[in-house]
Amino acid sequence: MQYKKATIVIENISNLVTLKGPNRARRSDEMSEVGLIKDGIVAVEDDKIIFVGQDHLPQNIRITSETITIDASNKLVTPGLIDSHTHLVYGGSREHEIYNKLKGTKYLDIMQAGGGIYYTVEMTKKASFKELYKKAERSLNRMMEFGVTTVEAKSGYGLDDFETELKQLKVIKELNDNHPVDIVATFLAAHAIPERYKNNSDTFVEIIITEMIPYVSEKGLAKFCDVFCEEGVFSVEQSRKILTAAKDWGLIPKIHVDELEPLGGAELAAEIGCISADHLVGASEKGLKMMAEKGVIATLLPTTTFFLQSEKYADARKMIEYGIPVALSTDYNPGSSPTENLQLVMSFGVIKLKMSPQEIISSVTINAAASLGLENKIGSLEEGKNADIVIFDVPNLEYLIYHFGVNHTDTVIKNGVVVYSNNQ
Ligand SMILES: N=CN[C@@H](CCC(=O)O)C(=O)O
Ligand SMILES: [Zn+2]
Repeated sequence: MQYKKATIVIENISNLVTLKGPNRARRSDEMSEVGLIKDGIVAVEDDKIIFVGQDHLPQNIRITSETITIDASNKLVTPGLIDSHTHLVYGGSREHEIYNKLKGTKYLDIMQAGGGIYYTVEMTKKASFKELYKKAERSLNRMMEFGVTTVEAKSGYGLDDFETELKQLKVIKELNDNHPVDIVATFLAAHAIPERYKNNSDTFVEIIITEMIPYVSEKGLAKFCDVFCEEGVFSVEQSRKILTAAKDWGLIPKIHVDELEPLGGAELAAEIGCISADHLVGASEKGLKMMAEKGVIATLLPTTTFFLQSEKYADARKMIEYGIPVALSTDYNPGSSPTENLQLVMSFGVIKLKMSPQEIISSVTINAAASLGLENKIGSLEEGKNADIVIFDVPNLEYLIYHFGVNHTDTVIKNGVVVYSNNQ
């Protein structure tokens, strides 16, 4: 018999949510099938999962004096959570915009008046590499404490100042190298039209296509390319050009679409074959049907809708009914969702998007993994997958989402190492 030595064993797990199933985004009823095991047990060897089951380990798995054994009685265990849409790296903050909000000024109006994203661009330009690194590291630590083991992070606060865009991407790279949480980079120079291209935005689009994308791709600085496609920002036509060029350069397209107004962004996401379309509050019927057909993942960001004080939330129920795989994320950023708390987003998923707890855990694990092209490695607890595991100090999945606004994390294991524990 071939023996394996367990480095970590988590035993007596009251509720073990495995997400066992195909290594791809789950849709429709699949999102409710979470592979729940009562009295579960998980064994890890080095950085990989070697067993997931019930009650006992099989005979070929050995416990040694070096094995870390964790008792998870009355606890919930899930795959490491994945925050698949964040603007992790930026300078400054925008709490002063609260007063604009109180006066009822809208997000895009604040931006058109030179605030919003433009304000953060100025702050990010001024910040040194080290300042940006330290600030992002603090947020990443918070995310990890909320149970997040993989994060997507975008540039987008340099715009035409390519040096600043690159500074953000290099911070992401260095954090990925040094921090236990894995970070996947997205290039988002097309986040706003820079001041000096206000009257000739096509020129900026051309610069992105001919100068920036080739450089980012050649240097391997990003896996994805994203565009903020919205009325008054980048048009559908401009977004199509940018993302088509990105694809040609080997960057996988993602898109911010129909966040505030329906513009035909969901249709474009389907036409281009984006891996995900994000926001989608105003997405059209036709666009959603096209996304379902093409298998584009809908990344929904309910705390953004909440923070922007919009009445209307993305129609998650319709998306699930149409067979679109749904992911949920914080959209952590200084202007429209200043929170690192993915557990809070999960609660909003129930309260505002009317998703079930089972659909929600699918959306922040396997579906989020698929939206980052990482579904073969993470997103479920199965033999051979990376040992990214969270233990929550709650008796069941429903409780995690019901008792909202607090941190329920007990222990976070990343690549087989305990990186956070609440049991000092
Ligand atoms: N909508 C565009 N981008 C971000 C907000 C960025 C900002 O306001 O700084 C978002 O996804 O919500
Ligand atoms: Zn965003």
